[in-house]
Amino acid sequence: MPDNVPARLVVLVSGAGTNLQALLDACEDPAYGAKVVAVGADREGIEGLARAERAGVPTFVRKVGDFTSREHWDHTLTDTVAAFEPDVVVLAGFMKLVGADFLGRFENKVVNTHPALCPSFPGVSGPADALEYGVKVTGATLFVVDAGVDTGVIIAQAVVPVEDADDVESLHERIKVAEREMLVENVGRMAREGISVTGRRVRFGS
Ligand SMILES: Nc1nc2c(c(=O)[nH]1)N[C@@H](CN(C=O)c1ccc(C(=O)N[C@@H](CCC(=O)O)C(=O)O)cc1)CN2
Ligand SMILES: NCC(=O)N[C@@H]1O[C@H](COP(=O)([O-])[O-])[C@@H](O)[C@H]1O
Repeated sequence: MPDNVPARLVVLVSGAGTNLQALLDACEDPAYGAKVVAVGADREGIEGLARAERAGVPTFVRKVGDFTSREHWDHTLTDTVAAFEPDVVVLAGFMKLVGADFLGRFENKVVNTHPALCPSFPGVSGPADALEYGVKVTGATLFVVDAGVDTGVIIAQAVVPVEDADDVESLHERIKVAEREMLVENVGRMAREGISVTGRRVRFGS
């Protein structure tokens, strides 16, 4: 990406959008090197979309149930995101698996933040699964999305302790504080430096 042109981020969300908000806030600084050009969701009425609207960022919703097949949804989502010409697509609490069309169109450009230390505790209940297992540390992982569930090559991880008094909510909140910092720092580096992927090793710089 050229030095003086901010990288174009499309962010997909399904819920509260606190990770999106952290990115929107970081993008206020021109030195960050990125701007959020669109926010998409798989459902209406969520705070993540409201955050985008308040920031003046275009939004779109593509619901799986409105399409004749999962493949049709994936294809339409791909076309919609592509129209915004993203340099990086950030899945930030996006609770849908993206498919072959999407991953083929944005190869090595789609990243997801997951609230556990991959490869442990993949899926939709990372904090609950970590608590149930009894691990003493957990955290968050930023990775390049592939066709599996939370199996992509790892860009960054942040570690947090599990406290004796934790329930799922308190643990997830502690993870989310570390997750937002990790996301902002590493998406910024991707925007400014790019990444190169060799096998499962990811390095900044192209
Ligand atoms: N191809 C990929 N897509 C996504 C990944 C990924 O690793 N590969 N990560 C997810 C986020 N994720 C957890 O980290 C995750 C999200 C959703 C699901 C899931 O089974 N979703 C169901 C619907 C559930 C719902 O709507 O609440 C579905 O997709 O039908 C598993 C893991 C982002 N996408
Ligand atoms: N499997 C996906 C998953 O669990 N994603 C998690 O949902 C939260 C969304 O928070 P936010 O909407 O406030 O950014 C984040 O902790 C994210 O990692």
